[in-house]
Amino acid sequence: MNASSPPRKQQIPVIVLAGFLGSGKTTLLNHLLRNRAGNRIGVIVNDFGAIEIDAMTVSGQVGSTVSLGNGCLCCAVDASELDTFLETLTGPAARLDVIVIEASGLAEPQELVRMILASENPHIVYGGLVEVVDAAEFDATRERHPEIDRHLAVADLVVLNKTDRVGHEEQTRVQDVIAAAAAPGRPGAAVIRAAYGRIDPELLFDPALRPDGEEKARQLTFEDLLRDRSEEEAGEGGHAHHLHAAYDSVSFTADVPMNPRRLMAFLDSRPQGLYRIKGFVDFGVGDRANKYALHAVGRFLRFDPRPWGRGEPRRTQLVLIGSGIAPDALHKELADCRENAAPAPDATRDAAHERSMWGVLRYVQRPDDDA
Ligand SMILES: Nc1nc2c(ncn2[C@@H]2O[C@H](COP(=O)(O)OP(=O)(O)OP(=O)(O)O)[C@@H](O)[C@H]2O)c(=O)[nH]1
Repeated sequence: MNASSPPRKQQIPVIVLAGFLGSGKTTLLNHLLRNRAGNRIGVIVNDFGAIEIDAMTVSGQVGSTVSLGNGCLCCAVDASELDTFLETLTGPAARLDVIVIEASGLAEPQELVRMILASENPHIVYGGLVEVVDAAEFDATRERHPEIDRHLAVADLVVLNKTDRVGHEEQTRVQDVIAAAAAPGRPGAAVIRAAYGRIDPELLFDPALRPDGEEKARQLTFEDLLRDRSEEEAGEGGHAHHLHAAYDSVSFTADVPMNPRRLMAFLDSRPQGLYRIKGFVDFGVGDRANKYALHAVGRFLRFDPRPWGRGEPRRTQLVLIGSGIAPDALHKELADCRENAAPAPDATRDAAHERSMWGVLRYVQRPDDDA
């Protein structure tokens, strides 16, 4: 993999929404559809019955073709069926910004993730695995389905749902069990508590900038992100406003490039409460041609290299959102990831810089990547 290979066209993130029967997946999906902040969301579900079709921007265009109807997606022997749906949803007419696939209650989400990663559809990019957990039924579900531990071990973000039904202490106990289910050597998934699936949609996708119907640049500018935050702080954020109340955010800007090794060390050890990171990174001589869009949901992390615009200032701009995080300390840690001095550009150094990008490039998904 070469740091200077050309970046891909914009791809649509595909998020897998998993969770056992009755945990609240559909409720969460409906919440996302109602609070989609101008985004066009495509969904693939087993059963359309409970989905609020009116809230779906794409219902008219793709019709029932997104419904699997005939049962469990993950039971399909090969990926061909999934690919057919993804093809419909990624067609130019649908103009989607994000696709959410609801894994059926008993399906193995890993299998679905593997199918997405193996998909030959060039328009999609895997966007992370979100597992919904019923806080009130956690022990009972786990007794009946011990495989839930396996799901929790691979989830990027766990939504601890139905917190209205259990007390704070019990929530914390369940959260500890979830953390303990992490695969050896891997940090536990980020856990976010919710009632009726009401998570901040921004944890999964960015609000759209354009009025509906127009083409938009999917990635927000740093100024937009800052404006969003300050509007919320001023109490003008509308519906999504109180969803943010429980979160801290850190805004970071640097005019000197980031050191790839140090930034990766920071990201690899990021705290569990950090649900979301977004923005752009300038790796300087690590890759002079591209800025790296950074997208993290829970422990899921992806870099997406894109060419710098003509005359665009080389700058790193990041927003981190989480709860129980120490914003000042995180800001300082990020500041410590900056390059100390601009090195002289000679051939040996270039090779060394390319090597230092390997840690970053592990998180760049290529169309030919497999699971
Ligand atoms: N009290 C309470 N009930 C909830 C919450 N979230 C969902 N429910 C209810 O739980 C039931 C199941 O929710 P669904 O969203 O249908 O769950 P699901 O995971 O999609 O279920 P399946 O499609 O059967 O796998 C519904 O009656 C919801 O209204 C919550 O946070 N608190």
